[in-house]
Parts: sequence; structure tokens; C-alpha cells
Amino acid sequence: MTGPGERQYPRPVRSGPGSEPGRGDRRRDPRDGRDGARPGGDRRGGGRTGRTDVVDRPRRAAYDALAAVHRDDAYANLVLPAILRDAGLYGRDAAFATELTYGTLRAVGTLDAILTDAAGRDVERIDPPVRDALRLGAYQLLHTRVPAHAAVSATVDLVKTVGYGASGFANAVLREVAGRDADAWIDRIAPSMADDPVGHLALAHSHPQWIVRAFREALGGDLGETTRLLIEDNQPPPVHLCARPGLADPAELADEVGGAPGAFSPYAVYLSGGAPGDLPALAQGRAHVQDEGSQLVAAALAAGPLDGPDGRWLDLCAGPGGKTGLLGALAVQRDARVTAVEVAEHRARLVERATRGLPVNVLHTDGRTVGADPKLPEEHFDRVLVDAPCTGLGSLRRRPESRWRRQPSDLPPLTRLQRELLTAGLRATRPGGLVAYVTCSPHVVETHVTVTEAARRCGAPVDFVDARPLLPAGMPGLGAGPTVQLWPHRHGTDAMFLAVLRRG
Ligand SMILES: C[S@@+](CC[C@H](N)C(=O)[O-])C[C@H]1O[C@@H](n2cnc3c(N)ncnc32)[C@H](O)[C@@H]1O
Repeated sequence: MTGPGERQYPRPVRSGPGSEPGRGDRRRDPRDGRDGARPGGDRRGGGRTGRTDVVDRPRRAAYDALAAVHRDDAYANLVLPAILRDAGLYGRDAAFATELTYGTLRAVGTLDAILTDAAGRDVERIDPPVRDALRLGAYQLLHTRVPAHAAVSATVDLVKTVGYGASGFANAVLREVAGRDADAWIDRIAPSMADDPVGHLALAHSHPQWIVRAFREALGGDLGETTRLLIEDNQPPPVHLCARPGLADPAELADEVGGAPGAFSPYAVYLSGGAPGDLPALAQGRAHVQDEGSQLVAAALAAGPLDGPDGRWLDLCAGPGGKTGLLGALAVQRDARVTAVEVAEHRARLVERATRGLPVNVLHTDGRTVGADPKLPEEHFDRVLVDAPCTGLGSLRRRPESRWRRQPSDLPPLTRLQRELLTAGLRATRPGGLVAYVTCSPHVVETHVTVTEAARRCGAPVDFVDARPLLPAGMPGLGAGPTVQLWPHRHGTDAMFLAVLRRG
């Protein structure tokens, strides 16, 4: 188990549909425990031979995705679709593999603490392939309706193919895990809420402590709300479409795609059942996939009251072009043009693709070159969006592994860049013009601190505009202003922050 030569992942071997003769007859719904995962599978030849045909394909796919994330630093949302395609998994099997992958990745902090206790050794000392298999098994035991015997035997079968000689160990650890339900495990291993609320919430809801602390601070110290946010972060994210104004009617689009009009954004359509697939409305540029919160903050910039000219709009951090797409569609109706700036070339190309047919000029350059680049003059633009790069702590639902990758040390370089970009945005704005500063993070260092610092340093007078009236009337939970923080648990959106500033 612990020899240095063994502490690595074997080459992924995918069991595609054609590689399992007769398997289709044997394998039934993997959730009902009759999925072909056999206790005592050693006798059937899995064992040290590395055979993968003893492992059902959804679990194998989930394992491969997990291994790619942990071994190669891959992103689950990028690798999993290819793995599912290669394995020929569709429908319920694909949904099960997706739930296992995303659920396990989100829960990994708590699962590791439980596995450490159950194994009697730090989970870091377990071979990585066996560790990932155990995580998958523990997730099934504690967070799905897979019967315990099926979760254990399927995981032991998996371990036989990835962690040579470790099946007995895996069996023993998982039987220990199965001895308690999730709540009982939290009672056993988490500090009490009274003694250590952050430690408790971090373990109970599988978030790093520094993120729990940041959420708690942004929520004014309210532990009840912090808990609701953490619970929401562990749910599969909704998929929203933006019906582009002038190009699609949201009610008609909702009928067309079998969705429902959004609760807040006048352009939002909620898709039921996950992935948007190849909807004609997307291919035809009538709509794009975009979280409702992103729609609201982009539309708020367009809604801000402005005296004087209003034809020059700037999006200083545009890639991949979601908000530029909405601003571009609004610009058509308002006889305006959008200049979209993006520093990463491939993302600049994505902005071009996302805004085809709209009055948008894409500039592949650094947004901080305002004043130095003749295409980005100072005091030139009427409305400016600075949707700055950030930690993304507001969209943890969408990237299940990101909470474990992000570190507090990411904050200083990011906040410096945010400050420089917002300062550049303010310099690019004409006197009287508006700037919307947006982050998909509620961390106060990326929100209030950045805005206050940039406004202080930009060398021009700057006033806060109350952003709340720029959002749809009657929207609840917008706080005391002038900035707005949206929340998954309050609004069903990503945790987008919005500050609207007027250049004096
Ligand atoms: C939060 S994302 C923007 C999302 C985008 N507004 C949307 O709605 O699709 C931030 C973007 O800023 C870009 N970026 C980072 N540094 C930049 C810089 N110095 N100048 C311009 N763009 C930059 C990143 O490459 C990234 O595409």
C-alpha cells in the first residue's frame, strides 16, 4: 500500500461499450444494488489482473474523472464529458456517473476526514488510486441511495483494478464507513458548533475553513445564513439561459426549450434537467447560457441613469463573452457600440464568437493599457463594465473541485489586478459616466476593499450609485446598498457582487 513505487495512478483503462461482452445483460440500474458488482469478485478474475470489466461503467467513468482531477489537475466539467462519451454512457448512466463525480469532488473534505478516522491512518498516506476509489465508495454510502452492500462491493471491485493488493483494506475501511450515516459521522468527527462554528460548518458541509470564514464575514457574521449558503453550494447548479433582448422572447424561449421564465432577470429562462445540449436558440445566437445573476449585473450597468452621450460602452474583462453578449444585444436597441477587451487570445476569440452579429469590437489586449492604447483612450466611454478576474468563490456549485484548489494566497495577486483593472476602467470613463465593478466572489477583500481602494487611487472623483434600484423591482435580499451582493441561497444565482460608480 505504501511503497513509493506504488503511489501512483495506473494508466486509465476505459471499459467502452464494446469491451464488455455479455455485460449489458448483467448490468442493470447501478443504483438498485443489482449492478453486477459482485462481492468476492476476486474469484471472478478481477484481482491483480487489472481487469476493468468487473467495474460497472458509470462508476469507472466517475473514478477516471476523479483521478484526472487529482492526478492531472484537470477540471471535472471539461474531462467528464469526454470520459462519458468514450465510455458510451448516456441518459441515466451518464447522470449517475456525473452525480458520483461532482458529488464526490464537492464532498471530498468531509469524506477524507471520515476515511482517515475509518482507516486509522491519514488519508494522505493511502495510495492515490485507492484513495479516490474509497472516496467514491464513501460518497455512495453516505450521500446516495445506493444500498451499502452494492457501494462496498462495487468499490472493492474497482480497487482490484486500480490498487493492487488493496481490496481487503478497502473492504474493511468501507465497512467501517457504512457503520454510521453522514450525520453520525459529523457528530463523531466535527468540533461542536458551540465551540468552533467555523470548524464545524467546514467539516459538516465540506468547505475549507478559510472559505467558510470569508462567507461568514460577507454575510455579516450570520451563521444560519452561512449554513444555508454552504448547503446550497453542495447542490447541482441550475442552468439558466439568457434570451437576448430583441432576438428572443423569454416566455416563448421557455416554451421552446421546455423551461420556465426566470424569477428576476427579464431575460432569464430556467432550463429543467441540466445540460442545454444543442438547442437551436443557442446555435442561432438568440440566447446564450448565462447565470441569472450575471444577467442582472450586466443589465444593471445598462439601466444606470446617465446624462449626456450614451453610445460608447466598454467591457474591460470580456472573455468568454457572456456579459458582452447581453450588453451587445442591449446596445443594438440603444444605438450604442461595445468595445470588448480580453487579454487571453483564445478567450478573445470566444468573445468574437459569442457576439457575432452584434455591435461589438473585440480588442485582444490588456485592459490596464487604458490611456496608452489609442483604442482605449481616457475619459472616452459612457458605460464601463469591469467584470474582474476573481477567486470564483461565488460559483463553487459549478466547479466542484475549485474550493479545494483555491488558496488564501491567491488573494493578493488577484486583488492587485482587480484594483488595477478597476482603476483603468475609471480612467476610461468620461466625467459623469458609469462603471459597474463585478466579481463572482463575495470575499470582502475582492469586493468592498477593492472598490474602496480603486476609487481612492484612481485620481478622479468617484461616487457610489445605489445599485439596488438598477435591479428588478421587488427583488428581495439586496441589503442596505449602495452595493449589491447576490447569493445562491437567497436568489438562486451565483454570488455576484455589483458596485456601480459614477465618475465625477
Ligand atoms: C471573470 S472573467 C470575465 C467573464 C465575462 N465578463 C463573461 O461574462 O463571460 C475575467 C476575464 O478577464 C480576463 N482578464 C484577466 N486579466 C485581464 C487584463 N489585464 N485585461 C483584460 N482582461 C483580463 C480573463 O482572461 C477573463 O477572461
